[in-house]
Amino acid sequence: MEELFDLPIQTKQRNVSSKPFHGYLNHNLYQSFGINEANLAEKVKDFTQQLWPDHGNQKIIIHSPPPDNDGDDEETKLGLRSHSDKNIITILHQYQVDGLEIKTKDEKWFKVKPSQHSFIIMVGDSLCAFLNGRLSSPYHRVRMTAKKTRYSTALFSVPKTGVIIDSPEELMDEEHPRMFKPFEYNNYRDFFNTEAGRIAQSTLHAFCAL
Ligand SMILES: O=C(O)CCC(=O)C(=O)O
Ligand SMILES: [Fe+2]
Repeated sequence: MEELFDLPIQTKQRNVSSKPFHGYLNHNLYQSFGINEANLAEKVKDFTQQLWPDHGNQKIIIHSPPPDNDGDDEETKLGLRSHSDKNIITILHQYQVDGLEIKTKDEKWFKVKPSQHSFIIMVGDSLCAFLNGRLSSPYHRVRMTAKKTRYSTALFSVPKTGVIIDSPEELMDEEHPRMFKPFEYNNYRDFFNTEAGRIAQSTLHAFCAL
């Protein structure tokens, strides 16, 4: 992991994608790489070949450098701003350094302290919409409190292009009326990439709530 993030910036920038948020990203407090269709060994190999043309198998993803001061300024501690994931399901692993926080329905943040041998499975907005809101997609953020570099790896499952996310009738009744208009994932992701999508309190509700 360290070897990956220590590569020269020009090498890291070889990880490009035509899709938003899918290539190498470098923000103040974090850097990330993306592998599209990471379930396919071939795609992972392409990624490693881009970065290390002469040898194989290393994997990714998110890296937050330590906060650069000891102050209590919340902004400087935020490695990743509060958001819900837009995809179906996220499988997340954080290494030695904690930082992930999840917001409860009553708006309280709690620190996730997974063992190094476990994964966090998180519901994304697309699954929330498909399930007519029966499971919600939690807001989460990364807050850096230790003076250590933090690494995490995430696998985001994403609907295939053209698939319409449409909640089945079985999940609707008088107590649970239809909550969301059917939508195609790429249109939702593109909406999130607009000003209106980014500033919305809930991107999902702004995009397709009924
Ligand atoms: O680094 C983490 O633990 C969280 C990453 C995350 O929430 C994301 O990339 O959507
Ligand atoms: Fe996330």
